Amino acid sequence: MWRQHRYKILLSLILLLCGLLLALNTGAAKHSSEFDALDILGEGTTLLVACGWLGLIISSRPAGRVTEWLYYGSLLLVFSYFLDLLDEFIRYPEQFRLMSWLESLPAPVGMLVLTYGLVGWHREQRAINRQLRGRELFLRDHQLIDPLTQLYGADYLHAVLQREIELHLSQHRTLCLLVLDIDDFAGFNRHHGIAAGDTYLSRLSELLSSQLRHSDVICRYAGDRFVAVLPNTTPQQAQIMAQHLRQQITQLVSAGDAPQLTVAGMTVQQHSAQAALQQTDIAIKQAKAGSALKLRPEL
Ligand SMILES: Nc1nc2c(ncn2[C@@H]2O[C@H](COP(=O)(O)OP(=O)(O)OP(=O)(O)O)[C@@H](O)[C@H]2O)c(=O)[nH]1
Repeated sequence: MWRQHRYKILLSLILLLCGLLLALNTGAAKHSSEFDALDILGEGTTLLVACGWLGLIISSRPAGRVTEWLYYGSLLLVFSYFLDLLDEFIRYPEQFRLMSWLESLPAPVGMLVLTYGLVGWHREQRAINRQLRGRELFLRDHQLIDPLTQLYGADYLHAVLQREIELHLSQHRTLCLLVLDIDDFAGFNRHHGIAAGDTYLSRLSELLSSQLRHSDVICRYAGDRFVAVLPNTTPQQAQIMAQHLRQQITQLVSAGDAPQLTVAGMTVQQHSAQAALQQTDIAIKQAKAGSALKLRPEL
């Protein structure tokens, strides 16, 4: 955070230095008997608090218009309070009014600028809250996570796929899906028991989540079927990803007496999630009719 605000920090230091040099050039040091401890304490504390505001703004805010208003408003306050404090140690000639202007004017202007920044911050926060609330409702609406595999379930897949389809259609980009279905999982359950089947499902899910990109969404579409949504992905890229998954799954399968998987890929050409998901059923059936782990050429 501090790095992106380094020019502002430099500017602040230059401004304060200019104020100090101007004060030293135009005024004369007061005798210590003229110091007013209470004034120094009050004005010093105010200056420290205003400097604290500057620090907080820099350390917590990203660069942007609202941050600029907040920062420069606070800087004007700091400048004003700084000169106010110097005033306790330096006496200026009576006829020299500039210092008293510089002491008093920046504070109200700074207050106005800071207030404008705070209004912007308030608006910004409301927009963020709206977005977060929308996302939270979205997540709550869809019984999201499957407890066994910790993957998103079918409802979420449907919702996310619909959103991606609309997005990709409007941006003329390519959206692909990978469908993975365990072969004869019923037989595996019969031979090894449901618990072994559950273990396999969760190991497979971990593998799938770890092998896909951050932008991809992998869901447990049905008991032994998974669908990966691959945004902004060309069929060629999806093909490579499918091959990669295929290798990883082969290792998992050969490590133990685990069932094979069929992988089918498809480019989404449908305008609705429902139609696209129906197509995944056809794609996986066709892939199963061929050899296991074979990708459909329609990708
Ligand atoms: N262990 C376990 N088994 C499950 C779970 N969910 C579904 N299954 C089993 O998965 C099997 C799916 O059966 P089918 O749809 O016939 O699929 P399949 O046996 O893999 O046959 P094909 O897909 O045609 O190769 C059923 O026996 C379900 O009981 C689960 O959470 N845990």
